[in-house]
Amino acid sequence: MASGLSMTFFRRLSNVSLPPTTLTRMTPAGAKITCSRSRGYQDFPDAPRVLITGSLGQLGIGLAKVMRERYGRENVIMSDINKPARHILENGPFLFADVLDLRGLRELVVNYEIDCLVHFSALLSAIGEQNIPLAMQVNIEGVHNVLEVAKQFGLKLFIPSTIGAFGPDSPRNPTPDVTIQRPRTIYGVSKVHAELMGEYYHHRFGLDFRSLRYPGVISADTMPGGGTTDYAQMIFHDALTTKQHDCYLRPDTRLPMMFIDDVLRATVDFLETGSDKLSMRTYNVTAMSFTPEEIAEEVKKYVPDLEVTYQPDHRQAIADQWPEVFDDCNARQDWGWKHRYDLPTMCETMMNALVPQYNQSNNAVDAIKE
Ligand SMILES: NC(=O)c1ccc[n+]([C@@H]2O[C@H](COP(=O)([O-])OP(=O)(O)OC[C@H]3O[C@@H](n4cnc5c(N)ncnc54)[C@H](O)[C@@H]3O)[C@@H](O)[C@H]2O)c1
Ligand SMILES: C[C@@H](O)[C@H](N)C(=O)O
Repeated sequence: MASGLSMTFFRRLSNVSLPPTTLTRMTPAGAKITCSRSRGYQDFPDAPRVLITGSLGQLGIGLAKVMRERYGRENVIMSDINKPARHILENGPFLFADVLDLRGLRELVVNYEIDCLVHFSALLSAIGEQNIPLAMQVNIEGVHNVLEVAKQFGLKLFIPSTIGAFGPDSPRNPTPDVTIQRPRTIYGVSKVHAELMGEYYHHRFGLDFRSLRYPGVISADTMPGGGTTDYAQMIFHDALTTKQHDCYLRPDTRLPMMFIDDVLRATVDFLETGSDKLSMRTYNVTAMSFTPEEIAEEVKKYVPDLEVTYQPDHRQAIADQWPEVFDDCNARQDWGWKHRYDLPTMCETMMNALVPQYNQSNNAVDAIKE
């Protein structure tokens, strides 16, 4: 499997070792960012400087943490259009960056000597349907901008895709990497667009574009941003506060899911894999598939008197078009993808993380089963 600090993040062209260099920049807010990088590689440093767009969402904060542990705190720059919490500012560099501002992105990439762009900015499936023009701007124009910047400055570019990139005409159990993709949400359409544009730039211009189709992501430290799979995280919070979860999907709605630690590890491992190992540029990845009924049963092992009611809303129609089970055999074969969390271990980890948080705020249910 492609992982570990010693992995070659970028293609090694020569063994010429140059002295480390230090770069100091002032952020617009006046904070000083000092980055040092080893010059062991001719084309790229072995500690790449990474810019994450949309990094204040469910995935970006965790990815910045994982990447900073591997590449150095100052080499991973978080960015977003939102104001970060104080602890984010204390943990490493953060900059304002609107992905709709092409010139601003160019400036950032040049001024901070960025090598790799992780493009997380997006409007998710449910929220995208509520503001289609904005979703088109962020999810399509934003992608055009990062593609142009990555091409112009020779960056490695990662844009995640999703199970939502498939639609009612796709095989749903299992859903392979290459099959019919006719999604019917603006989110899905924009993600197919990103996959195809990224692959086009790869074939046409040699851009090192990579994409993983993530399933629904479940995390303990961050909240989901308005997707169709959010219920699978909210059920834990409801169980530990009101013991009552009102699910907006039918009890038998099966969807692919992944715990955030697996998502982040998959992302970094994939980015570190040598191009020679990749038979494609966009891969399905998954860990588990479950229904609301099945996760409720698992959560009840910790909160036995949890009550779950079902009131399907507009998100049911979206979920009904998505894969039930993802086939990620190519990721497993090409670059050694292997999940660590299944439904029981994910639930146990969520409970272990959330119970102390709610206990601190005196909000946990009183009877959590040992
Ligand atoms: N979370 C999931 O379950 C999931 C699953 C599949 C794929 N993905 C993909 O992973 C990526 C990250 O997802 P997430 O869950 O962290 O999303 P999120 O909704 O939690 O966060 C998205 C971030 O993008 C930012 N943003 C919006 N407009 C912007 C703009 N104009 N410029 C810069 N930033 C802007 C928002 O402020 C927000 O912080 C997305 O591309 C998403 O499609 C997520
Ligand atoms: C699946 C994923 O893309 C996101 N969680 C959504 O539901 O929109």
